[in-house]
Amino acid sequence: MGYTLCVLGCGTMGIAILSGVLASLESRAVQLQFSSGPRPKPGGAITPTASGASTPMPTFMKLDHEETSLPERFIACVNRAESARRLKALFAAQGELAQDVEVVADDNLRAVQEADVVLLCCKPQLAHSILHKEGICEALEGKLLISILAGVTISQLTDWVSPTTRVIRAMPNTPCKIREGMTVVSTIPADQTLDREIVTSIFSSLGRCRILEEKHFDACTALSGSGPAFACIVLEAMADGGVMMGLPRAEALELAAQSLQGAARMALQTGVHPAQIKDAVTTPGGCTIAGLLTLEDGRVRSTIARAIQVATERAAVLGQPTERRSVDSMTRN
Ligand SMILES: NC(=O)C1=CN([C@@H]2O[C@H](COP(=O)(O)OP(=O)(O)OC[C@H]3O[C@@H](n4cnc5c(N)ncnc54)[C@H](OP(=O)(O)O)[C@@H]3O)[C@@H](O)[C@H]2O)C=CC1
Ligand SMILES: O=C(O)[C@@H]1CCC=N1
Repeated sequence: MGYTLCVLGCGTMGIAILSGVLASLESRAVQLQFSSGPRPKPGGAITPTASGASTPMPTFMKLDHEETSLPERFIACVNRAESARRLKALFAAQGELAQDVEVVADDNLRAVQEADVVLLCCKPQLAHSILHKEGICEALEGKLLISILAGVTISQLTDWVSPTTRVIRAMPNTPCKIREGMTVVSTIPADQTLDREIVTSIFSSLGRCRILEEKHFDACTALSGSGPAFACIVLEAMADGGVMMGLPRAEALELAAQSLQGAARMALQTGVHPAQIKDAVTTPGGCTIAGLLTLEDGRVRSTIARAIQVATERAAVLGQPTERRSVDSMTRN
């Protein structure tokens, strides 16, 4: 039996994660359907062949704990009825599995009670009040709570829930929606084997997933959490340059996006340093060096690096008491 996953606060990121998980489960189901090779014995990762040799297990076959580390029922919680209507329509238009997602507005308690794993995806400033609603703390007892909130620490979350609730932080980004995400997960205690499988199977199905100590989370929030927004500024600016020089807008965007994607993939797949990739493009006396010098005149490197610094500093205060008070006062007016 798989587990029930509740997305508590299913907005931009909740939708991105849920859509990616559902797409991944659907493609896994298709792979299983078309697989004709031998199945592993229960609990065994290696399948002995008739000759006695061992063959590596294909990735779609069952891992230890897989029965319990995959979600099979989904509940998405929002605040407003209007958001619930929009979410239902969105999931209805996705694949077969998405149509079974239960969308609830203003009924967090029932959703948390029925869930085994809760993915907290609300705004950082709202977490305290959502977790303090009557019955929520009890409903979370003995369960796994995964928080993707910027700035809210494990220590804060642990104080707000029962001592038996296991809290893990994750910092994903919006490309999880198309399974090209980058997620950082906080270190998981060695005895929480099943929790580790649950968390890594969710986020590695949505792109890359890396485990890092919580002390790095504000920097990760700025670099990969906010990263898609920063990358889109570069993307838009490059496309604008193309448009300025007469290219049609759609083609300018395509050329810019594919060039950024190609360069990023070269760095990731080959491990070659970005400076080497840049130098290989730069013909002496050519047009690339002319453009690069203009970028350097505009201090583009330090501006981008400082943006990560400032965003990290800002991430660190999100969800802290002063921030919560300012949201309370905004919602009162
Ligand atoms: N956006 C991003 O790129 C990233 C965001 N994050 C983190 O993810 C979290 C969510 O961000 P994002 O998805 O952008 O935010 P959104 O505003 O898009 O989503 C928040 C969701 O919470 C719901 N909500 C509000 N109040 C309640 C409540 N009382 N009970 C249940 N649900 C409620 C909202 O419902 P309704 O619409 O009805 O109000 C909405 O669906 C934040 O903590 C952020 O720090 C992390 C990484 C990247
Ligand atoms: O801007 C924010 O606060 C959130 C966290 C990372 C991306 N978006």
